[in-house]
Amino acid sequence: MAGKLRLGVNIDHVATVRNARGSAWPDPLRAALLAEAAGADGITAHLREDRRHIRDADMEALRAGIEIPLNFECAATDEMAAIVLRLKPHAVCLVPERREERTTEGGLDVAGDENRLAHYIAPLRDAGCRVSMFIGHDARQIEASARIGAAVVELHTGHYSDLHAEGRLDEAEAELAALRKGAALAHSLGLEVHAGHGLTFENVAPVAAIPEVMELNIGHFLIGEAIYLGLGPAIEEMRRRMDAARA
Ligand SMILES: CC(=O)[C@@H](O)[C@H](O)COP(=O)(O)O
Ligand SMILES: NCC(=O)COP(=O)(O)O
Repeated sequence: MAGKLRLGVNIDHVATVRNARGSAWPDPLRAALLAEAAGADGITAHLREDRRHIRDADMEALRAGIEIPLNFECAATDEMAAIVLRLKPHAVCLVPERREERTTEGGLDVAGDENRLAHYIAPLRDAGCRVSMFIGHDARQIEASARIGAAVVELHTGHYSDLHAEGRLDEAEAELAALRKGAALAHSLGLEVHAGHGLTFENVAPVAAIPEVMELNIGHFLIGEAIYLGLGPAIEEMRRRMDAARA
């Protein structure tokens, strides 16, 4: 079960820096190619409805320009489904979105929106995309994701990451225990288990050590570290910490 742990590098915030000035640089595709060269197993990018960072042209350039899998994150809407069906990325991860949010604040309420979400999964899966649901570790959400035919669940590690950053380590440990339980349940239901949001050098090891987790998607922290270390070395250090946790 505890096979090779893949690292998906999320490059959203390369586009955040670019859009701050409306320039053509830094280029998300160039960052993705650097990540690929540094050993990333995949590239994740989130085409938000408000296009605050990654834009449609970025997704098209990534789809055409990288060799490793592209994990296309988006809300479950007709607009996004049409774009995904046109580009046919390796994977699509359905995430909740609220315009006023600064970042993804929670997981999808799959249990409360099953029929609507199931409507999106079938055509994406039939187009050859691996469909993932970005959810919390709640058993209801995991069971509903399996019921509607998702291949993957990505467990939201944002609350764990926030607790860890605030030094609330007992609470972070309790959240970690819930993530472990959720990963085991998801695996028992035949779902591939991923995790992501807010992961850093300091907090990644316990999540990487969860044996059912096959992929971590990490972005904001790595793009920040790239300012000091360079993107390649930042990715290599994250990979080292992930592998050490898995050893
Ligand atoms: C779903 C998730 O946690 C991230 O992949 C997402 O992209 C976060 O949104 P921002 O990148 O806009 O912060
Ligand atoms: N799905 C999580 C992701 O892609 C990256 O999240 P973050 O590391 O930017 O918080």
